[in-house]
Amino acid sequence: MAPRIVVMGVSGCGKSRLGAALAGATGLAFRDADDLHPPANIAKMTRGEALTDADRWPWLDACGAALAQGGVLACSALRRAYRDRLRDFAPDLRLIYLTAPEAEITEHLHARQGHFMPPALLASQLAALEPPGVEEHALILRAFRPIGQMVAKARDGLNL
Ligand SMILES: Nc1ncnc2c1ncn2[C@@H]1O[C@H](COP(=O)(O)OP(=O)(O)OP(=O)(O)O)[C@@H](O)[C@H]1O
Ligand SMILES: O=C(O)[C@H](O)[C@@H](O)[C@H](O)[C@H](O)CO
Repeated sequence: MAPRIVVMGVSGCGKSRLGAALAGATGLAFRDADDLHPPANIAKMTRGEALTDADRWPWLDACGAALAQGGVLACSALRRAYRDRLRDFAPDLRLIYLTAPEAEITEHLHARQGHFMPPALLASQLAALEPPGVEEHALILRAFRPIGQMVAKARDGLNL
């Protein structure tokens, strides 16, 4: 079975960028959790409203089903309970957690083109965030470093 890897963190921290690059380098499949939201969730975020737990559970089930097939999933997975829901589908999942100062994430969110997520929702993402506990054995990577270096660290840290 292919490894099951979740790249997690708040909106705009570079999950999709790293996830796609890591999958490309390793030959693993890549899925973006942004593509698994029901249209109502996308509409809500586009309006500038943060999702609730109730909005997220069905989406997390879709994410878990995708992850179960193996490969790399870029998914915010902000709260411990959300990650535990993913573990119901993929008990062996491995986490990469991307971190950066808020100001730097904001800069990247403002520079990003053609994405539904308004930069103003970053505060709610940070409020919801429960960083992984030590027992989750996450590989913590500094976001927005040269992508080749980040992929190398991820491969090294996860033995890929
Ligand atoms: N390592 C990096 N070097 C340079 N730019 C980066 C890097 N990582 C991400 N970016 C840029 O920062 C922006 C946010 O990255 P990305 O869309 O991958 O974040 P995300 O966490 O997937 O966001 P969301 O959860 O909102 O989909 C993009 O414009 C992306 O190109
Ligand atoms: O849990 C959430 O609030 C959402 O999943 C968001 O994190 C978005 O999917 C994404 O990050 C937006 O770009």
